[in-house]
Order: sequence, then C-alpha cells, then structure tokens
Amino acid sequence: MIETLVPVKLVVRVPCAIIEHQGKILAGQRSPFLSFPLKWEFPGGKQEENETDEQTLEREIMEELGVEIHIIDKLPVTIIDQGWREIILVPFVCSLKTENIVLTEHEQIIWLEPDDLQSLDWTDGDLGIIQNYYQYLAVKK
Ligand SMILES: Nc1nc2c([nH]c(=O)n2[C@H]2C[C@H](O)[C@@H](COP(=O)(O)OP(=O)(O)OP(=O)(O)O)O2)c(=O)[nH]1
Repeated sequence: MIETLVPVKLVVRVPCAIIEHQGKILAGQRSPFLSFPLKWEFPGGKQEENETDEQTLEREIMEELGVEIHIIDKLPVTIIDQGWREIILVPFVCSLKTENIVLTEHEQIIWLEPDDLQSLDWTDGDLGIIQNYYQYLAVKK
C-alpha cells in the first residue's frame, strides 16, 4: 500500500488586546530582532496549553506591559496564512485595571486616537482587526 503524507499545518492562536484608555488605543512596535521586525501590533501572544483566550491575554499583557486589564468585548478573529503555519489572531477590546506600564518586549508603544491607527505600519493581519474595531465603534455609538 502506498501511503500519502499529508502535511499538517501548525495553527497558532494569538489573543491580542486593543487597549482603550482616555479615548486612545495602545499600539506596540515589535522588536527589530523578532518576526515582523518593527511592525506595529496589538500586544498579546501565543496561547499555551490549557489556557482560555482570556487567560492567555491577561498573562501576556502582564509579561509584556506589566499591567492588569479588564476584558470588555471580543472582536472577530483574523486568520493569517503564512504557508507553513496559520496564525489565528483573537482580538479583545480591553481597558487598563492598573496603569503603570513597563515595557519588556516592545521597542516602543504609542497611544493613538482610533482615527489615527492607520498611520502606523501594522502587520497585515492587524489591518483587518482595525477595520473590525471601527465597525465595533460605529455600532456602539
Ligand atoms: N501579539 C500579536 N501578535 C501578532 C499580531 N499580529 C500578528 O501578525 N502577530 C503575530 C506575530 C507573531 O508571529 C505571533 C505572536 O506571537 P508572539 O507574540 O509570541 O511573537 P514571537 O515573535 O515570539 O512569535 P514568532 O513569530 O517568532 O513565532 O502573531 C498582533 O497584533 N499582536
């Protein structure tokens, strides 16, 4: 019998946070030494085994920014197909529970009005997230 090898694509689930504070949104610039160097992203990271999306997000935000968050709403997922793996970005609208941000991974962060978000050089997947966030804001009004 001839067996056919079917390549299994790695699927990575990445909860990320659209953090709202005083009418602005936090964007983080990725390190020049990691994948997507110097691109802008919503902070977050890869889910570990047995974590819910919310647990991953709270852990990652504490690791990367040193703050606690309130999770307010979930937005639609955006899928990035990188050929060898698929990244499922799971965005959550959040607010700050504690405010003293200490950066451990990002090159820099910036707080922007929602309308100004598109001025940054985001990862491809994040452009879809921003459009979904605008729709979310429009419905909320
Ligand atoms: N946290 C976050 N990651 C994003 C966003 N957009 C996007 O494409 N990503 C990608 C970058 C990474 O490949 C992955 C998140 O994993 P990570 O935060 O642990 O970053 P990493 O550099 O260690 O990951 P890797 O690419 O080296 O595997 O998702 C986003 O808005 N936020």
